[in-house]
Parts: sequence; C-alpha cells; structure tokens
Amino acid sequence: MPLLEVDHVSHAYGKHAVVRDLSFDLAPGQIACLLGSSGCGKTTMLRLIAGFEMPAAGSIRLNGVTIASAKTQLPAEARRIGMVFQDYALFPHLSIADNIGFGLREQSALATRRRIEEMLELIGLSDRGARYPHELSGGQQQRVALARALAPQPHLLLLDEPFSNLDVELRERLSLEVRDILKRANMAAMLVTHDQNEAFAVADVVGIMREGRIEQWDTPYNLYHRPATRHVADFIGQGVFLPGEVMSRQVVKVELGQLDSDVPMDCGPSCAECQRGCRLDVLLRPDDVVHDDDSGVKAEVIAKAFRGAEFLYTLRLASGAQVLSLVPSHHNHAIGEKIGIRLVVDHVVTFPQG
Ligand SMILES: Nc1ncnc2c1ncn2[C@@H]1O[C@H](COP(=O)(O)OP(=O)(O)OP(=O)(O)O)[C@@H](O)[C@H]1O
Repeated sequence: MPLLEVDHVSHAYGKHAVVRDLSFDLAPGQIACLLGSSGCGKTTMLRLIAGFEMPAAGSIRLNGVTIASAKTQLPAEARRIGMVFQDYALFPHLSIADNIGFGLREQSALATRRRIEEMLELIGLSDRGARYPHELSGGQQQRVALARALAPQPHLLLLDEPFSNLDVELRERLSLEVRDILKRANMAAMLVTHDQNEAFAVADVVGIMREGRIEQWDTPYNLYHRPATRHVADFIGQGVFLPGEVMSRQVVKVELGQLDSDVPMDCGPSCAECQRGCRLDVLLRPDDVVHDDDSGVKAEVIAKAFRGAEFLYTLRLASGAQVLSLVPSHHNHAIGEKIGIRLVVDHVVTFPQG
C-alpha cells in the first residue's frame, strides 16, 4: 500500500486555480520532489498535504486513512507529518538539544533524552547539543531543523525549499547529507524546490509541475533521458531541438546523421501509421554530440563555456542550426574554428515539430 496517495486534488485561492487535478503516490521510505518554476503551485500542494489548506476536490490519504478531501479535514497537528522550512525556524532561546526535543514533551524525560541523543548522532552533531542556534552554521542549523522534525517519528516529512538560504556549494553538499539522513531513518519525504540539482540530488522520484499540474512524475534519469513533453525537455538540463525526417517508425534522420530509436516515433496527431518523409524535432543533449577529429561532419565553434573538466561548446552546423556539445577541456578550440563531431545518442527523444 502506498504511504501517501494524492488523488485528483484541486485547489483554488478565490477564482485562481492553483492546483489542478493532481494525482501521485509515495511509497514508504521514498523521497519525492515537486519541481517547477515560481508560482506553479508546489508550496500549495505541500500545504494541502500538511493540512494548512483544504482541497476543493479530490482526496489525500496517509497510510490508507483519508486526511483531506472536500468534506474531511484532519487537523494538521493530528496528521503526524513533520515540516522543514527554508528559514530553519529554530527557537533561538533554546539549546540545540531542546530544539530537537521540542515536539517530544509528552514522552518521559529519559525517552526524550535518548531520542535527542539519537537524532544528534544521526545528523552528526553529537557534541553540539548544549550550543544555541546562532553558534551553528547555516548548514548545521538546517540539519538541526531536520532532526527536530524527525524526532517525533512522523509518518512523512515535508521540506519546503530547505536549502534556498544556503550558498550553492553548501546546498549541494547538504542535499546529499539530507538524503543520506532520510534514507538511514527510512523516512518518506516530499520536497519542493525550483532547483533541479537539488531535486536530482535528494529525490528518488520527481514531479515536474507546471501551472498547477504534474507534466511528468518519474525518476531523474527518465526526466533527463525520456522527457514526456517538450516543456519537461526544456526545463530539465540543456539541449536543442533539431529538425528530423522520419525514415521508418524506428529511424529518424537529422543533419548530423541517422538515429535508431528503441521506441516508435509519433510525428503528430494526424500520423496514425508513420510514412517516410514526416518531420519532427529531435532532442539533442550536450552529451549526445561528441567531438571526434576523424568525423567528416564539421561544425563551427560559436561560443564556449569553461566548466573545469569540460567545455560546453555551442556549435553551428552547415544549415545554420546550432547544437551544444560537452567536450573534455583539454580540447581547447577557438571561436570560429571548425571541429569534427558525431552523434552518440542512447535514447532518441522526438516531439511533433513546434
Ligand atoms: N494564501 C494565498 N492566497 C492567494 N493566492 C495565493 C496564496 N498562496 C499562494 N497564492 C498564489 O498561488 C500561486 C501558487 O503559489 P505557490 O506558493 O503554491 O507556488 P510555488 O510553486 O510554491 O511558488 P514559489 O516557488 O515561488 O514558492 C501563486 O500565483 C501565488 O501567488
């Protein structure tokens, strides 16, 4: 049985529909993320699960029990759902240990002390229990916020942009640490963010939200390699769309060569049984375009960005179309130079021409 079931949930603020017919499940111990640009309804969905908003339609079940629908609304404090916010929200006048123990006041003093010690160990701050929040770094404070939310053993943890107050380097490291802590605690969690790296670092499964709907609910790998829509393909990672000509249901030709797809290609709604000659767009990621001096296909370097181990080259093809290519940075070519390239595409992704 799924731990969390969100079933056709909708919500509006006045007449403004913000969450539209959303459905997804979360398994025990699974970490999911809602990813989308600002205003797409991510936080509202989190607030519906937490119990701070009531759905206009649909239902939310936790462990098989309906906690929210248009008719039922279990109070937030009765849901056993923990929350971690972007501003940590630690109590400044309480020690780290007392912050973590805040939600445990109904337990005996001994049980509370043991649980605090366990949580301090889980977040790697066993020696800081007597300190106060202002004596800790931002990353450490966020770990304490996580420990405080985990201490009462919630069924589910919700994290609202938990790393957005931290600098990029720390954000990346803490994302991995948080994933590790959640996995060790076998805690199911749902994160919302607009940062793709964060989503990919923390989550097992990611829902791409747009205007209150989920466009694709999938693993980070599939979102990148098998985007279901043009919007997802654009939103996740980098890439370009190159016009292609369908040679058969499984083969498409682009300017750089012929590609074999392991899935049949649909050229558009009118194309029931694809005929040779239909046209569509092929998604090419920078890692699909490989630099090869021996290749007969040449492209002109029109821009380059140094990434340390690699250059990201923007290349112009003979037709004028542009592609991106990730090239090991010891291949340092000048702008205007022509370099050999070839395609190495594992998954051919095509869309009707836009
Ligand atoms: N309490 C509210 N009353 C009225 N409108 C609201 C309220 N909360 C959010 N909204 C609106 O609903 C829409 C979705 O907001 P929400 O906070 O869910 O988006 P989000 O995807 O989390 O965005 P962000 O990444 O900027 O936090 C926005 O247009 C926002 O202005």
